[in-house]
Amino acid sequence: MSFSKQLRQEADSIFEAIFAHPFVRGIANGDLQAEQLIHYVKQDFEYLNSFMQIYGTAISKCDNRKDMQMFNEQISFVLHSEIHPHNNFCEVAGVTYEQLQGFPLSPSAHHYIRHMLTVAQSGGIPDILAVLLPCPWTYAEIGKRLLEEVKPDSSHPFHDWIRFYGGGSMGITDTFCERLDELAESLSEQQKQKLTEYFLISCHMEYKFWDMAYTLEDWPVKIEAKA
Ligand SMILES: Cc1ncc(C[n+]2csc(CCO)c2C)c(N)n1
Repeated sequence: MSFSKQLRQEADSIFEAIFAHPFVRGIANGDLQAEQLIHYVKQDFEYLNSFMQIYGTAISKCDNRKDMQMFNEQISFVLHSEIHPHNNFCEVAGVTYEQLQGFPLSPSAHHYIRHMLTVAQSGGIPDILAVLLPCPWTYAEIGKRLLEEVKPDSSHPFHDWIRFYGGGSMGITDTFCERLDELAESLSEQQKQKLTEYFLISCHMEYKFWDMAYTLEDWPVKIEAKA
């Protein structure tokens, strides 16, 4: 079995928990509160900024043009395309996208971003692929499942979101898996164990990100801004 298939198998219970999460079920049923959508977009806007910066760190560690191009294309994708699902949530919540930008991170978004940053700064390309993979992989599978289950028409509030993630093929997930599998051939069992740990923590953090948005997670004590 390929290394990426092993990763998917080890994470299966986390993937199932994500599919069953009330926020994901809320996308399927068109049933989420405006505050939950707003909290998600505020946090995800910041998450995507960090994600692009991590791609930049990845590029600084590449030893060939093909890998540089792969990461560079993803920066463009996040900049220009990932705004569509965010706009869908903003329209349903009745707010503009610009109103939701520049907010501080909540605990789970903070934890997830710091996990990716630490691995990206200390590791090499295999480490970075392993820590980033759950992001495209869980969304591609959520999208595919919701598209098959809901078959949303244009009257469904989250029609655009479901089509965006479910409509494409596995795209970047397959590309990352193929590259990781190639690189994993020359890694020791101990190194692969470390990559597995990075991957599983990111899968857990994908779950926590949905949960953060659903429960409007915030820091336990509010610090008022000084006048
Ligand atoms: C918490 C969180 N996880 C995954 C995505 C989805 N996503 C973000 S960037 C990207 C493309 C990777 O190159 C994909 C699929 C998200 N928006 N927020």
